[in-house]
Amino acid sequence: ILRGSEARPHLKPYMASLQLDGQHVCGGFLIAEQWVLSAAHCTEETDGKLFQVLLGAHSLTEPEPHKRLYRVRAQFPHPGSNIHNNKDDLLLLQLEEKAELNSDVRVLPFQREDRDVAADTECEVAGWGTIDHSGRRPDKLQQVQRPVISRDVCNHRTRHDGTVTRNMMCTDSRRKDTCKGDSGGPLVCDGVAEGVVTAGSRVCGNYKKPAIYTRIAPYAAWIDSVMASADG
Ligand SMILES: NCc1cccc(Nc2n[nH]c3ncnc(Nc4cccc(O)c4)c23)c1
Repeated sequence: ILRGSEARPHLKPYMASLQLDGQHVCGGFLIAEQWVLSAAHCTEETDGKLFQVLLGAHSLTEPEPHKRLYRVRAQFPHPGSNIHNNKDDLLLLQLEEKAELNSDVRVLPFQREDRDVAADTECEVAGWGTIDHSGRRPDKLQQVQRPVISRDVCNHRTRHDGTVTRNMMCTDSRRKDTCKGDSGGPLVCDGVAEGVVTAGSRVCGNYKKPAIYTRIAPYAAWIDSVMASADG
């Protein structure tokens, strides 16, 4: 998160850090006791290794009362996701066991009604992604509030030039923005997860490249079917 601020500790108890060998790779969030939603692109440089999921954390390194690392039983990238574009950029992770819910570990409801969030709506995004252009990484969860911008503005020739589909949404990226390592985290508007951070053009903090999110509502049926079909 560029030019955000440290989140109030454990006030986003749904936040997950997807890790490989103890290193934060991507964000994610708890959508059910045994399920985390993130972005399919996060599996690009993992050469088949499964993530571990850190829940209940504010600091990535300090001991905290309800911080716990969960193993992943299975990962389900959306079948339409691919490395060439941002389409269907969703990843479902089934934890080895149900997460122990408490004050620091909580499920976040996601939007099921397929209707655009109005432009200018202020939404919040959080993550342990890079906090400056030199790629410095924070130890503590960062957050930033961003206004939604209309798909028409986001698709303007000088912005994302028609690549933003109805299954995506955008927020203004002037100065304050998402960046490397924030992918997979939730865009939360009025307490409901409306989108999942996708890297898009990978540019951070440039108003000409608004932040892009995969809208969740269009994928509610896919999410429900994967959760229902997987064992356990
Ligand atoms: N703002 C959109 C957004 C959301 C999520 C991730 C991203 N960026 C990135 N996702 N993956 C990446 N791998 C390498 N570099 C990256 N961006 C980068 C890094 C240093 C300086 C800078 O200006 C931009 C990204 C960008």
